[in-house]
Amino acid sequence: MKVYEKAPAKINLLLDVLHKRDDGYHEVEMIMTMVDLADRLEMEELSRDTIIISSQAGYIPLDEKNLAFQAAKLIKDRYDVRKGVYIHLDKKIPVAAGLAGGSSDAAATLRGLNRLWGLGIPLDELSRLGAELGSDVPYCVTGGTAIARGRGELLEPIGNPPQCWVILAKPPINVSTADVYGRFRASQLSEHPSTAAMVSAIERGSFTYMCAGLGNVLESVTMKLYPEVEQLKESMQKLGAEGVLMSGSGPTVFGLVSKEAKVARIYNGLRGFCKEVYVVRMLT
Ligand SMILES: C[C@](O)(CO)[C@H](O)COP(=O)(O)OP(=O)(O)OC[C@H]1O[C@@H](n2ccc(N)nc2=O)[C@H](O)[C@@H]1O
Ligand SMILES: Nc1ncnc2c1ncn2[C@@H]1O[C@H](COP(=O)(O)OP(=O)(O)OP(=O)(O)O)[C@@H](O)[C@H]1O
Repeated sequence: MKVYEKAPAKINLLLDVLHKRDDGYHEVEMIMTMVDLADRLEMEELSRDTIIISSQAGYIPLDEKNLAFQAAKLIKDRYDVRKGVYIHLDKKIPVAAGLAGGSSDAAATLRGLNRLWGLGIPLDELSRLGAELGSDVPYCVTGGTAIARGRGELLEPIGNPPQCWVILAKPPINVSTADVYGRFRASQLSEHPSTAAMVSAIERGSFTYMCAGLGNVLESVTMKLYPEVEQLKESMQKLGAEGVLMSGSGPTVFGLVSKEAKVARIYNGLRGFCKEVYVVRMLT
């Protein structure tokens, strides 16, 4: 038997860091939503008790370092499943981009194996299980648009943002999330983005206020390390994107655009100096 799952990319419309915790993680307040750029997972039951991962992408680990492998192992161990699984990852989301590609694969694996093995685990329990794999995994299990607190695992669903075009541009650099959080100093922040203002913009369906409310306190840390991320943001603004922000710890920058007529100009302008540019929609 086979099951298929989509693993969409996430963007952070807002990312605030409140303080560093005693366990080394940072207490965050984020607003996350998903876009229709997705990896596709195929999962096939094996009678032999083993986990095999394959992918057409040559640049991700296929062993126990792969988050889909870790998700399969976790669910097998926790629910005492003595069967194996072959998982094929058709990667579309750029890796180490700030788009939670690996986390979304892990979440899709949890959802898919729950179905494949008829385990009947409720979604909120799967989401809790996901927290053992990474801070973005609980959100990726449930998806939608949500406020994420704690280290990212405490989720409060909210309504969908007003529909628009999302242009994603990933510069050719690898950013370490741990390094960016490690360099973040809350004391150096002059202001925090307002979660309440962003929630209100989304509830009112206001594209203009949503663009005005975008904010990510990790931006300045990543931009100091990689000035090309700031240049990319400025280019996207100059080309006419109405709201522009770095996603997660970067380096992907996304631009929100309300009118289709503007999209081609921005895409073509960015493609002049950035190879990885995607035009997507928010998932509603
Ligand atoms: C930047 C974001 O992607 C925004 O959605 C997330 O906050 C990070 O999520 P993630 O990649 O799933 O993060 P994890 O794999 O759990 O953690 C990677 C590293 O980032 C740091 N980390 C992560 C989340 C958090 N709330 N505080 C942290 O300080 C820790 O050093 C951790 O060792
Ligand atoms: N299934 C997977 N897909 C992509 N990367 C994976 C996967 N499993 C493990 N990795 C490893 O995880 C690291 C981070 O990749 P990922 O694409 O998840 O980063 P990200 O988009 O920055 O995630 P986040 O936004 O959650 O921080 C890479 O070094 C990659 O080798």
